Amino acid sequence: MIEVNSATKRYGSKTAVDNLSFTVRPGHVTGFLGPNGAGKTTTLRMILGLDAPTAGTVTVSGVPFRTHRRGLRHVGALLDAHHVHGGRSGTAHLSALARSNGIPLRRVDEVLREVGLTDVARRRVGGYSLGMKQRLGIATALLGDPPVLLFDEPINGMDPEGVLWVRHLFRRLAAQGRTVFLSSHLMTEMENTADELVVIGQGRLLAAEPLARFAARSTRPSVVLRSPQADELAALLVAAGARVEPEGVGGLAVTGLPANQIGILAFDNKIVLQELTTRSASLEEAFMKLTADSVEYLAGQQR
Ligand SMILES: Nc1ncnc2c1ncn2[C@@H]1O[C@H](COP(=O)(O)OP(=O)(O)OP(=O)(O)O)[C@@H](O)[C@H]1O
Repeated sequence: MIEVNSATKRYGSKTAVDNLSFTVRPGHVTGFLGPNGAGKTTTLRMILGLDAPTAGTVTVSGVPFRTHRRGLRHVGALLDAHHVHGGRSGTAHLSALARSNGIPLRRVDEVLREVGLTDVARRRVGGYSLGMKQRLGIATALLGDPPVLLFDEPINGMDPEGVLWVRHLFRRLAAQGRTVFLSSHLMTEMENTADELVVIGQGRLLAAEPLARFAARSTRPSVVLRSPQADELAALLVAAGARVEPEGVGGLAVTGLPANQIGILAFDNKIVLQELTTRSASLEEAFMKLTADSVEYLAGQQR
């Protein structure tokens, strides 16, 4: 479990993280979202003990990360995929880390197989593509078989096959009971990966809740229907208290009345329905709405 308690981080006059509190629980993939410059990397660095909070506390499994001996066995992290010596092979890089963290060397081959790099393991990392470097970074995070995993923009530079692979991997790691925390500035990356969300803007908490609740609270779900008697049905829907807008030929977008009640209303009035679809709120839309103020503010500051 990761616990951020009223954490603040200032760099001179710049407040990168501002009185931030949230908890990341095991058994879930939690997405950490915010526009560029929101403070995500700073928060991850505080979780890893690379930066000390100016105020507040950040703990992993109840204690500051630095307190853990042999860190890789407690927390695995991918912060910057380029942060590997290019002259070394993948195997040499992982073997050195295994030795310094007291991890059995057989784990090196295991994690290379897990991330699909076995065939290139003896080649210099300098020749790896960004996607391959990301895979090596994920292998590094997995090396110590840790209960807590952090990934900063892990999908960056991956091809569609890689993205699918990584999504399955994250879900599998969470299903094993681990704490999986992923940062991104793109909501679309989280839509099919995370089940919990922590959203920040300007270093402050904007939301911390399940993905489904996040989607539902920011935009009201609407129903789209199609009928040859659309005008007649529109009048009945308005009378029943719904808001109705035309949508294409013979189509209506309805807010304020669920699909089952619309179906009953149509049936009772002998109105033919050709389509009746609940349109779930777009996550992207909810995210943009929630973070709009912080983005505008930052743009106004001409960062
Ligand atoms: N070492 C530092 N010195 C001064 N300012 C910093 C430092 N590190 C980060 N900042 C500032 O703190 C703010 C938060 O940065 P951070 O990198 O944590 O954001 P982020 O959410 O990870 O952004 P991105 O999505 O662009 O990576 C930014 O305004 C950044 O310029």
